[in-house]
Amino acid sequence: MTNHAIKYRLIKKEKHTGARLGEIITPHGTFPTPMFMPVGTQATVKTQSPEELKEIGSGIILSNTYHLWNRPGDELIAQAGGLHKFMNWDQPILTDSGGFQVYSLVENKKNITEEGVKFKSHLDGRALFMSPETSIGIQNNLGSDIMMSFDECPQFYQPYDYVKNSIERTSRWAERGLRAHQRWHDQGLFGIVQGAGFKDLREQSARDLTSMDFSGYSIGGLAVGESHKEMNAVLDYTTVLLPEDKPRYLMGVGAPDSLIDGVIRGVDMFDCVLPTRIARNGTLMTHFGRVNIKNAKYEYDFTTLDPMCDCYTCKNYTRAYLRHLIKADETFGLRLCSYHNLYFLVHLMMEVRQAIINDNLLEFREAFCERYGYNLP
Ligand SMILES: CNc1nc2cc3nc[nH]c(=O)c3cc2[nH]1
Ligand SMILES: [Zn+2]
Repeated sequence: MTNHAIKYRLIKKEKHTGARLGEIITPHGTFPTPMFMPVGTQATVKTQSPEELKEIGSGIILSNTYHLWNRPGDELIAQAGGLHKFMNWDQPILTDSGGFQVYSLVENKKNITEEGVKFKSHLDGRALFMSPETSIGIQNNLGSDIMMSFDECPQFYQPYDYVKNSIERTSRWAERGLRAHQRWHDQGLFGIVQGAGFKDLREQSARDLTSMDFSGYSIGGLAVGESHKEMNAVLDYTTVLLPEDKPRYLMGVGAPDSLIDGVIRGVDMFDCVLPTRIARNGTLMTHFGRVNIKNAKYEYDFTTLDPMCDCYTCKNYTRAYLRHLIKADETFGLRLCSYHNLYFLVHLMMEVRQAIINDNLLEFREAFCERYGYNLP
């Protein structure tokens, strides 16, 4: 049995759902779960400083192995003392394995072999190769607290036979990565469950991966274009297959309703570029639904963006000012809008954790979704 660098502590189960309150202990600190992780693809959460991220309450951030390997290079970051030092972030960091990124860069399927994946850099077209071993080595160089296994994320509607072959190779790749990992004493490693929307393949993938002693388990292959209903259906039968004493991480999920529905089905960790990506376009999440701040109706609106939000943006600026900045393509507007959207999701998870303590998560979901404007099934 490995003495894992990261540990999950289950604090309380919510009485009426599969939701759970916990905490994850890492070498760079402990964070409560359920937790939303801001995405810092290229060693920065776009427009936000580490101090602002801490003010927001971000307990952990995500960075991308593929991007940092490509530029500035994992060796450079290792020489800088690792990713924490390089980006001046002294709290937990999770890195994705690169699997998800490289698949969008592969020119044709024959470049995906048992050994690994051949593809061309999105920056300069040079030939690259990634395998379970190279992905682990890069993440060891980055020094992230939580690493991901190298996997294939099949499209949700791929044929059964393709997905079956893919998950079996992903399990073999996971084992190779587990063997190649050199730093169990200070870096955790998650296995990623695949299987698209096929229950038996999700069960097979979960059986394979939970037979290996990973530090935690990700649910991959979702948030790739399937419906909210289909995602929930997969979660209904997948999270229950994962060990209760280890973290469960749903990759790529960040819409408010999906976060709440994932928590209800036993998920502890989430990440998504959504909040910062849509913020840069002036699309803001508020307790009363989305606000597209560029809309003319906000031109003379001197009220706060979200009266139920106590973030820096909502306490100090008006909708008219935010609209002006975004229309004028002012960087400060990108910062204020990104700050609010991140604050909104991180604080949504704080409210969800409180609802787990109060055993009223379903009532919270109903009230939140009603006010936000979601049509609940
Ligand atoms: C934005 N949606 C999304 N981001 C993802 C990242 C992933 N990484 C590794 N493996 C995955 O299956 C995977 C799925 C994902 N879906
Ligand atoms: Zn706000």
